[in-house]
Amino acid sequence: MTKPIALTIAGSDSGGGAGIQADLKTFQERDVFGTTVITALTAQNTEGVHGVFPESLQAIDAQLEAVLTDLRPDAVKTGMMFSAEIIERVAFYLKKYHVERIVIDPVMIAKGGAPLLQQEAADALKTELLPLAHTITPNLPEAEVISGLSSIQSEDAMKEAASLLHDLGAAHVVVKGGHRETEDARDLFSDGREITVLPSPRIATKHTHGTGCTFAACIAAELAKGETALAAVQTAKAFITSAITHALPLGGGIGPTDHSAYRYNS
Ligand SMILES: Nc1ncnc2c1ncn2[C@@H]1O[C@H](COP(=O)(O)OP(=O)(O)OP(=O)(O)O)[C@@H](O)[C@H]1O
Ligand SMILES: Cc1ncc(COP(=O)(O)O)c(N)n1
Repeated sequence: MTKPIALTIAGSDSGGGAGIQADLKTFQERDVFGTTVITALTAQNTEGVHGVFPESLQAIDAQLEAVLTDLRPDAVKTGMMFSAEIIERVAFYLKKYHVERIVIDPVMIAKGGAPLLQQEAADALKTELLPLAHTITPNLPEAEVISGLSSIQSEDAMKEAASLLHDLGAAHVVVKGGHRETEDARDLFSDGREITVLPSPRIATKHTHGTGCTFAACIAAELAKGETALAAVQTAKAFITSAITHALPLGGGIGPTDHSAYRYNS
């Protein structure tokens, strides 16, 4: 017996709901073998980010070299990158080892408002990482920063953002609608030719810590198994909707979602 391998390159969330921890839980649930490259440690809980401690470039290089030369990933997910230097190292190794099926969650700001990407690193994300993307999964504020559109509120603006991100080099784009104030929580998927709506009801909960990480990790897991882009994002949408429906009111702030809910409820 063997298993597909999915690699996450992201920050560690000591609170367990987002980052590396959310990604590994999702990989396990989706039956792929998870490996990790940690870009930064965060001291974090449901109430907020208490500290951010980026890894040295030496530690990041060593982790990338170790996993990419032995446990070749069938798909990769990137999350919190923190700095332009880290983005450059990650892009260098992904190209050096001709890694395919890269899902980029362009994490910028945590739900509580703490910056997880230095402001000056947004350009590096756009020029170095985005062109490597099999799929990029921005939320609305991230889509605004990357596309340069000043305010993405309507579905038409989401479509325009998807098209701009595709032109910048991402093969597939999911513009996530989680941050809208609409009745449903639909996302838009674009392969550069067609737009597909990923529908879901908007669940009335504040416990959405790590939703973006979990969604992108699930896409990577499905791609690692050989699914098409559309099938991967549709499974990820069902997975995250179930995880949010059964979100866990743990801690005193924004609680995590339940990564095992999809298994128990589908
Ligand atoms: N209240 C909700 N009900 C249903 N789906 C939601 C809700 N909030 C977010 N989602 C869905 O969760 C997924 C992640 O979207 P979201 O906009 O929360 O990402 P994000 O802001 O990048 O998350 P994170 O801040 O964890 O990185 C999307 O599919 C989005 O539509
Ligand atoms: C290490 C890490 N990566 C990503 C997020 C984004 O998740 P959220 O926006 O739900 O706080 C986070 N909080 N921490």
